[in-house]
Amino acid sequence: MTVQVKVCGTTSVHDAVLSAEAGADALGFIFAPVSKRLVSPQVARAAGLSVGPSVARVGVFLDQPLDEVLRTAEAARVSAVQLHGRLSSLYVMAVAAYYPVLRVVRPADLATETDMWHGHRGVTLMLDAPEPGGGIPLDWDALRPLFPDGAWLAGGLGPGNVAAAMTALRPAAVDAVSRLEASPGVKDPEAVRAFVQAARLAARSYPQ
Ligand SMILES: O=C(O)c1ccccc1NCC(=O)[C@H](O)[C@H](O)COP(=O)(O)O
Repeated sequence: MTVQVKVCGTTSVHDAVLSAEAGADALGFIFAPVSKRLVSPQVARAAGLSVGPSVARVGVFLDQPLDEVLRTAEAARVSAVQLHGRLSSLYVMAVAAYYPVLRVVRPADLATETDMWHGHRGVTLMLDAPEPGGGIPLDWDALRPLFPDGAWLAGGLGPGNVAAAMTALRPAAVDAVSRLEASPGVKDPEAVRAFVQAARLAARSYPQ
């Protein structure tokens, strides 16, 4: 199985190229004003253009108005949208009418959201810690019975623990930010490379 690797919190063309050269499949651009990694749609668009169409560009939002999400996503020319927060299913479906959606869920909501989105092809679940971008790992063993096929995994992942997380849950993709940074919003090149390599290696042990 091909596992996707997403490097989140990209704030510059330089870091977009760095992550793409390290082998990332997707870059995350955070448009939530509360974030330390906030990026403008213009910079995100330039960064996306700098890596070419084979790398997915994911616009990340937290509890923002629907029109703001759609306008920002269009201005940044993202290829997918990641939705954090307490959102209605109607809201999520409205975004999914325009973009593939990564719907972010916390462990406490995993069972309900799995039932809700089962069979909706445009909506993929991403399990993340309650504080997005907080660098806190989840209890992977406790989540094993609930983790749905095809879901993505985030939450405190980095070069040193991504293999253990993948062995426990076999996610379809992994995503990280805090442990890949030299400072908030600035990538640590070695950590990004090591993260992508560790995820690729761990994916080889997935059952064929
Ligand atoms: O990272 C942020 O600052 C952020 C703020 C608001 C909404 C989402 C945010 N990040 C989204 C991500 O996709 C992170 O990669 C994910 O939460 C994992 O973060 P970390 O635990 O730091 O690896």
